[in-house]
Amino acid sequence: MRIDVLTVLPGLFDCFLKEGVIGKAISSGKVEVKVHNIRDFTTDKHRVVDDVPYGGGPGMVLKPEPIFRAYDELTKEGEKPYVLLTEPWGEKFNQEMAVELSKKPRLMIICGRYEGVDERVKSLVDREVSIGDYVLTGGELPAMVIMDAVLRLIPGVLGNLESLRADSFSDRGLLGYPNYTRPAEFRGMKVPEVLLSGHHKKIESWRKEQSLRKTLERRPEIIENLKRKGLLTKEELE
Ligand SMILES: N#Cc1ccccc1Cn1ccc2ccc(-c3cc(N)[nH]n3)cc21
Repeated sequence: MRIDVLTVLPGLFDCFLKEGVIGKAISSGKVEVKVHNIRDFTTDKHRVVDDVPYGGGPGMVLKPEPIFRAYDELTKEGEKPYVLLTEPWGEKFNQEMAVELSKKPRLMIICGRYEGVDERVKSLVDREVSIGDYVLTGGELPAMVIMDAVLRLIPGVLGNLESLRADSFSDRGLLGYPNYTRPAEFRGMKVPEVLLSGHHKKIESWRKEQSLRKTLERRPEIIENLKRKGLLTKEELE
């Protein structure tokens, strides 16, 4: 997968693209992520990317020209990207969308700043995406959240963990099961016996039950959604 990111603050992505699972996936060539400074697509000597809003009002708006120039330049060759625009009021990002986006060969993520992008930029956009009902200062953090959730799903990125997650609950949006590690007792709190039993079938069924129970308690709408889509097995429904 290739991802092109358009931003006026490219430096925000430096650590994200160097560290951890994402950094390894990029350095090993499993995925390609290119961050482009929208300012590099301006043509004036002051490299202006924003302007005051027509009709008045606070703040500035990202101009359309530099973004369109970047899009035209970056789409001259190769497959056309599926274009995302991060927005406070876009479609809510979730695991289902992450799975869908992970199957695209190429993404482009446009990161707004100030009061947002000129409305005409949305003629380039396939999906306006929000990571939550709160307003951040710009679209870069949402872009990193989306990339993190999507890239970890690319085959080979999670390495040997991947096979263990073949039937991963998280891919269906279910909440995770409790995790424990040594010691077996800590300040009077014991690890559940089943996890010490070495009985893999019992452990798997305990984890499945914990995940379903936690999801039903905290996010019942996820269970309803999976039921409606027929994505829960008979025993999971019991
Ligand atoms: N738009 C806007 C806006 C409007 C008013 C005040 C401040 C902003 C900041 N902003 C500019 C670009 C931009 C992109 C994405 C988010 C964003 C996403 C989620 N889920 N929360 N916030 C915010 C963004």
